[in-house]
Amino acid sequence: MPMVQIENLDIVFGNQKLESLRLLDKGMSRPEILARTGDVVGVQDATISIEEGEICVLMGLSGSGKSTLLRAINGLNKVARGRCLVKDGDRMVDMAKCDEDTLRHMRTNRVSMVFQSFALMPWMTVLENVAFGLEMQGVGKKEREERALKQLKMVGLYDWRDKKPDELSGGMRQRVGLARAFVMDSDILLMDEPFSALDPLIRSQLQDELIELQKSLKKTIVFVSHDLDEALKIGSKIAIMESARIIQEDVPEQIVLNPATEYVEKFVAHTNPLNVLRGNALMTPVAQLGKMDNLYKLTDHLWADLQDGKLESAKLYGEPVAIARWEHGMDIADLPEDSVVVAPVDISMRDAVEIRYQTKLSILLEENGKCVGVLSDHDFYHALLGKHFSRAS
Ligand SMILES: Nc1ncnc2c1ncn2[C@@H]1O[C@H](COP(=O)(O)OP(=O)(O)OP(=O)(O)O)[C@@H](O)[C@H]1O
Repeated sequence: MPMVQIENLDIVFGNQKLESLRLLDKGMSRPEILARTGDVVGVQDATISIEEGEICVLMGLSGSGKSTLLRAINGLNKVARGRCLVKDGDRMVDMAKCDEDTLRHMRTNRVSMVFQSFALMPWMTVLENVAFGLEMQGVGKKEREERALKQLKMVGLYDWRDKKPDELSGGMRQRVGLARAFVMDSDILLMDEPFSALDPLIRSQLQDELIELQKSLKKTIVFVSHDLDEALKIGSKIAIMESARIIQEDVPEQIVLNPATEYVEKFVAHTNPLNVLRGNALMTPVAQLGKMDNLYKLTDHLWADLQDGKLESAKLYGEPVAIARWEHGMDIADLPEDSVVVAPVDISMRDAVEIRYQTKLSILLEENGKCVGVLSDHDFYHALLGKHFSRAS
């Protein structure tokens, strides 16, 4: 059972919803509907399912409907049509239709919202701010302080517990906001551009912290961002929105490799592929290499002897070179210089570039005990210039 299941959801802001829906069904565009009825289509026909433990990033330009869709998940936006189901134990509650008591129950126990400006209470200490939501839930003082302190330790602010928010830097305040969201222990966290007001270094640090925290907390997170690099870094799934619609929903690598439309392609062209692409998407397959008997041409002067897919030896300018093996988690700095490295086919582009930098020679990629491709500089340049998706399409 998914944690969130959104089905054919339409959200319309204005007074002529029925007429606007009718025009939507006739195929009219958002600007046309605005001109005809004065209504703004916030979300159109959104369908998406979010599984437990997933970080789903809603990504798109300003005004594309990300926040509107996010806010539907905790019932903050009135739904014109469709369903917005959220898991509650072993049932699914439709946030668009449930009564006030159910809504309150869902917001207290299941879904928490984290805003961009974390809206900390300036008169309360850091500890009191983190514990505040628990107080609202009726949790006793001792327990709420224990839980709040635990979260403050997790975000590295334990020593700041007695300070007031205005004694903290912006990045620290965001962290307090994170701790306050995590302490609630809701299954689902809705995060609306929580890091966008921060400078790039702190922002990147908090993204790393969120990824680290998520490894142990395993919440279901729906995260709004207008930055594809951020989405690719933290998302296990990305839904790209344009003009109120979800136009592509996929895992990060597929968004980069197969952008569905020109709009997505434009985002992708400006991203850094190092953290996203993997060897299998980058490599030149062995079958496409030049060949003489069992010798395969890796570069003009580097040849590899592959016997039944296994690397037996390699020669550079006719002289034998060392062969090394790299597995995930191994220290790249330990690899010998001037060696041909055999690595798993799902190696990240970042690791592959680092290996290339360290060993100076091509990398062979292996799958099920057989070499299936080679990574040369040309493959890296291809990806860095954003040309990889045109090859895949
Ligand atoms: N409460 C509201 N009343 C009227 N229109 C609204 C309301 N909330 C959002 N909208 C409209 O719905 C559309 C989508 O807005 P939304 O805030 O969801 O976009 P967004 O993708 O989150 O943008 P941003 O990145 O700028 O926050 C916009 O045209 C906006 O003007």
